[in-house]
Amino acid sequence: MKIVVSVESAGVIGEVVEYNPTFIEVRLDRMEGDLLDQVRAIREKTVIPLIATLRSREEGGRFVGDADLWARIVGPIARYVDIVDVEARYRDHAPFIKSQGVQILASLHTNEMPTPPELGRIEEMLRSYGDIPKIVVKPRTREDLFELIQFTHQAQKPICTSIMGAEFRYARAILPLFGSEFTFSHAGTPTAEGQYHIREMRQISDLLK
Ligand SMILES: O=C1C[C@@](O)(C(=O)O)C[C@@H](O)[C@@H]1O
Repeated sequence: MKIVVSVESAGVIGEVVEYNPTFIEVRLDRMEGDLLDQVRAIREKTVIPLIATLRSREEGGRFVGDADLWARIVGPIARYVDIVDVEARYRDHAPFIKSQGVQILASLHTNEMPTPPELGRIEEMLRSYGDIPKIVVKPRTREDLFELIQFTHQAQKPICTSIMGAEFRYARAILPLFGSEFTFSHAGTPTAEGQYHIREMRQISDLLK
């Protein structure tokens, strides 16, 4: 199970690395001060692969700005990370970001539960500009969750699927068992409702092996 730990400051890296995450996600939209300096500082502190995410307010984050501003912020940071999360609304800038030598995690977050055909269309759209599609949805019922698990199992790989909210938080440990590339966790400050601490997710992962 590839465990991503989301962080919002360079100060927690020393604590985070002890849990040996597969990736560290740097949530740029939740950070203060000079973002480039902080990403450089994180890069100097660890060799663990980094994901840079500047999450829009529309998709659950705190960034408020147009796609050009998003690119001006993320562009200089890309060379210091391994993967950049690019929401569909910013996809026009994906070629420029990719030219920095990183993989694109093409993401879409919705408070809805798309039907299986809709999930397939979202996947196709995300793959049109990204290396790994990430689809985060909000199941309302166990049947919704069954459909998401089946979609994940049957989808082309790599793919990342996850859920919003606390009701079905256990799906964060189940979806990777059916092919989701990553599961996201926290190291003290959740960046989304329902996240487990990386210590917990590591324990779950070890128990489910
Ligand atoms: O897209 C995701 C998933 C996430 O929202 C979660 O639900 O754990 C956490 C975000 O930091 C990350 O960019």
